[in-house]
Amino acid sequence: MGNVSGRSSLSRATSLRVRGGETSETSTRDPCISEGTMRLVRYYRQIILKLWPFILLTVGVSVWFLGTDTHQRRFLGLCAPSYISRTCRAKNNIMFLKTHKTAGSSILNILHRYGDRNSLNFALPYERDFKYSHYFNASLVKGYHNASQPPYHILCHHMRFNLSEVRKVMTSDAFYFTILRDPAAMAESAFSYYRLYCPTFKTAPNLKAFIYNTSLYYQPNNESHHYARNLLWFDLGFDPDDIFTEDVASQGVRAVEDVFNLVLLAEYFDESIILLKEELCWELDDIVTFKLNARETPTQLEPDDIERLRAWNSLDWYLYVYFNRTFWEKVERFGRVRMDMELRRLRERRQHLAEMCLESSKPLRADQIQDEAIKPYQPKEEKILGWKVRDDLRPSTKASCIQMITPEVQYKYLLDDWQFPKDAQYRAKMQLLLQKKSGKSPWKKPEGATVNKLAVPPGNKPEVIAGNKPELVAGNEPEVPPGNKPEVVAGNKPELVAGNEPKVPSGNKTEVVAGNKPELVAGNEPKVPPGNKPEVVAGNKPELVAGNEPEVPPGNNTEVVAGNKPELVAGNEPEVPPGNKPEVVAENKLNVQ
Ligand SMILES: Nc1ncnc2c1ncn2[C@@H]1O[C@H](COP(=O)(O)OS(=O)(=O)O)[C@@H](OP(=O)(O)O)[C@H]1O
Repeated sequence: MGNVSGRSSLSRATSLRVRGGETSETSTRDPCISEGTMRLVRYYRQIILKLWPFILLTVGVSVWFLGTDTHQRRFLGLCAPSYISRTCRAKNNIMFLKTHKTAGSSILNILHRYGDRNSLNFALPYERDFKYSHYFNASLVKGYHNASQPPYHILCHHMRFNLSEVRKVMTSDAFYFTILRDPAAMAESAFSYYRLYCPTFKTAPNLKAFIYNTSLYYQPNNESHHYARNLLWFDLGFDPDDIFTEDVASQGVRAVEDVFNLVLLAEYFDESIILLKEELCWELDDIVTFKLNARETPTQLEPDDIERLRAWNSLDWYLYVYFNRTFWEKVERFGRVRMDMELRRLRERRQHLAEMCLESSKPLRADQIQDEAIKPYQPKEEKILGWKVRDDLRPSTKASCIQMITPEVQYKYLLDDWQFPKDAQYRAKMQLLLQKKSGKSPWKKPEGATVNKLAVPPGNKPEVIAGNKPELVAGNEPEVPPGNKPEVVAGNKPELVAGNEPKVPSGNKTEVVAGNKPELVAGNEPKVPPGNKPEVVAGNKPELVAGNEPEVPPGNNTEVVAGNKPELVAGNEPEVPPGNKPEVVAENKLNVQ
């Protein structure tokens, strides 16, 4: 019989097998196939028929297994995490809002190193920050001309957040994250760090006096006032003097949640960076870091101080409580067991790197660090600790170790030199001039410290050779090269997070005093999960450190007038710590309403 349907004899036979049994198949057997072959086919068919439930099961389990992501597989403990090849792709487009006094310098070191190693293009400020405390503006990014140029990979230096402008320099799929800290601990840190730069803090005789009489010392119209109240809220682009209402606070929370993919917590730094690693699909070594920018002598707070500071910073406290909850929800989703395992790996790795890289297991005071390239910036009264690497390391190991301890300011200039080699030459010349004038020793790039130059960042042709020294004294860097001045238009009023500004009736700015606080405080503290969480706040002992003695008689807070600000003079140290420049021009004052 001819092949009426036009299909091949094999497919026809198959279709018959499906429909019927042995007989029909035999009757349609192709005469060209030998009896021996047919016996073999029958034999294997019988095996397949007997084994098919097992085969189906195996295929099903494999499909399910491959469909699960690495989280689940690790959580299920089917294999050790280090041996699992990751199915995700590393994210390279990153916006980090570096809030103040929240361990942001340690995060920045992670980002600097990652971007450096992968030759990513940073959206850098002309100087140390994006003219903080002004709102961020795209024109403040070095090399930015217009929105049609290729976006940057990483934007991470201090700024006051302004979403619409940030979007101009980042890709639409960029990963946004930020970090929060308990406002009580933050306030203690800010008080000592900004003591001499923030009039509110300066007029208070000491921290205790400030805590117990915040409204007496607080000067809402004075620049730098934001350091003294709701600093997180301010950095996120909101008005720190908003009156606390549930409505205002929850609108702020929603705005943050809409924009930021991840909100970290300084108190749970390790858990935070593990979540970050997961979200970014990075490796362990990308996120392992030493603690940077820590003070030598933090003041311990009493429980009552903590309560009062949280109440005073009620909007920040609301934010913190909310994102503390969502943080632990994320950890739960990540898996507690898995988190514990990752924490162990991270800490072991950090320990290993510390032993390999560091001269001492404890951070060092600045006077023990001679090399300006790795000495952390020292604000006037505060002592900031740093690290030194061992001398006996091979050059390549040493370079990696130095990257891990290079403070934010110096690393930023290394990156700048790489992205803008012409400016590096200019800066080097200026530096020589300044050095002659001031007699100061120049900042030398440490031996082995180098920016990795694996590829040319988009739009830049770096010619920086390893060992090429950008001789900058930290804190003494020259102004922006001529012709590169960013334009900040007078009266420029960027929005808060687009479309989500907390609404506060204008002129209705009353104070939230101790006792008048959001219902979050008593009995509603942020959740601390079971296990090994270092509790930040409770149980701290009272004590004010030496150095907090009154400088100004209590109540004498009239001598600090608006516009009375420290000046940056070439050749002198800046009066304001990194990321916090006092030179806010009168016409560019914040338009906070
Ligand atoms: N890894 C890690 N874990 C926990 N805490 C850490 C970490 N790294 C830095 N810190 C603490 O963060 C404070 C400094 O914050 P920043 O670096 O954001 O400060 S700055 O705004 O850039 O000046 C500073 O807090 P204080 O010492 O209380 O001032 C640091 O000790």
